[in-house]
Amino acid sequence: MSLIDTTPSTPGKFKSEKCTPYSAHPFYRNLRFQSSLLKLTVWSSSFLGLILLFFLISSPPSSHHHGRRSTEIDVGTKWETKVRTSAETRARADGGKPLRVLVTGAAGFVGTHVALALKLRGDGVVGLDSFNHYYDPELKIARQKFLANAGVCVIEGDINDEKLLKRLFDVVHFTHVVHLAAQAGVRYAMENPGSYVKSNVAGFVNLLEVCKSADPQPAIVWASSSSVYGTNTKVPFSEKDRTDHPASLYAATKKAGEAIAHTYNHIYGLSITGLRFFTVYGPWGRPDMAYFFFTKDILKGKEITIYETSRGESVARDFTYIDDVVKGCLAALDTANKSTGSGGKKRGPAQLRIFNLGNTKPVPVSRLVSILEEHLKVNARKKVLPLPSNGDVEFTHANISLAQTELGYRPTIDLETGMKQFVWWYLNYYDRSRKN
Ligand SMILES: O=C(O)[C@H]1O[C@H](OP(=O)(O)OP(=O)(O)OC[C@H]2O[C@@H](n3ccc(=O)[nH]c3=O)[C@H](O)[C@@H]2O)[C@H](O)[C@@H](O)[C@H]1O
Repeated sequence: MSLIDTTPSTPGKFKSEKCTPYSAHPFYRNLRFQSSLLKLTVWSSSFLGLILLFFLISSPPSSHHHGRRSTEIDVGTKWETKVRTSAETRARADGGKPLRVLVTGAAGFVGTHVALALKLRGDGVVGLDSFNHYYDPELKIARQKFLANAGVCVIEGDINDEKLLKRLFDVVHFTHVVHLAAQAGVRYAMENPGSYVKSNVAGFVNLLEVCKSADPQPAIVWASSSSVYGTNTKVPFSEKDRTDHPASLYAATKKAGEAIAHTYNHIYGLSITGLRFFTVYGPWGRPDMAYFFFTKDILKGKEITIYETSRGESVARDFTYIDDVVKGCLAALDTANKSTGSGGKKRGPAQLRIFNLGNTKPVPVSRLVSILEEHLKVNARKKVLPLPSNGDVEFTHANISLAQTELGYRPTIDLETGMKQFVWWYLNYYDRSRKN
């Protein structure tokens, strides 16, 4: 069912054999027909008998559960073995109790880093990713291979696929879910609004439905976004601020996700932590993000566009390095309380949290470009344009005091250092891809 599975899903084409001339004669045709009929009767009776015998032997009476195959019959299948092996835990060096985590969006940028960090410290990790074509799927496949080398299996599948999710929960009793699968990107929402509703709203609800019925219910940590602050002008953005005026459909679907999380926490006792990421960047990053395609275009000598505000200033972002965000994600997992429900019913109040994961040092996009020029040793061809009405906001700036207190979150990487790491990775990755 996945990239891992190499069996073709469509049958091959067969050439039909040509008839010999004598067999076309009516006499021979009649003779052949009678003897074929006899053979057919004998063969079909034996065949039916065999099928009946096979069913009698292979179907134990209680092997079906809610229309799904139970785990007993699936044990030993190649797929299940892969999932189970990936979910195996080791003693953690930090002495913590190893978790069994389902990471959705595991072949994505943040997902890859989080899955790897969990696996390296001893947690059991299973990845899930749809490998969609929003950006170069080759990069996602490369991340999948990278994770496979570390012992993390990334299953290809959609978060909207309820049957698949249930099967995963049947095979592994996940203690936690890190939900990072999403339709990302602010500007693309104007091109393909439906994909945001499908992934960020319908997909999230589907995942929560499965989590709510799982036994035990997992604790959930998921990716919200700095974009929920929308057109806020009060800085830095605090979790206490209003988030009811999103500037893009992307932001609106992330805000909807926060409301949906509240509902599932309230009704079903799911422990849910939302993390508002602030423009996360770094090695293995997303090609649709400005720092990534600026790098590509600068190297090609192609002109890049820098947006400026109505006051003539460059737009600014609280760029946050991936390693800092990963630490925040792991801390959110480690401090998450257990969900309180079981059998789809709430048994008591459960934890519901939301944290900003930013860097608290906004940098103008014009400065980002200068940093890239320094690291790439190439001058960019720049054009400055007023910020179009495309869902982008003028600036972001995180107040991280809540994450500092509750999660011990302390970002340490500035944009110069982080971009150096990114450029190093970018040059190596694309140089190697070219050679291959
Ligand atoms: O924090 C988030 O929650 C989001 O972060 C990211 O969104 P953004 O902060 O908008 O990042 P990104 O597109 O890299 O644009 C960066 C800056 O470059 C400016 N920008 C962009 C394009 C361009 O041609 N010129 C330009 O100046 C642009 O105006 C902006 O000021 C994620 O993509 C998103 O999925 C979500 O996670």
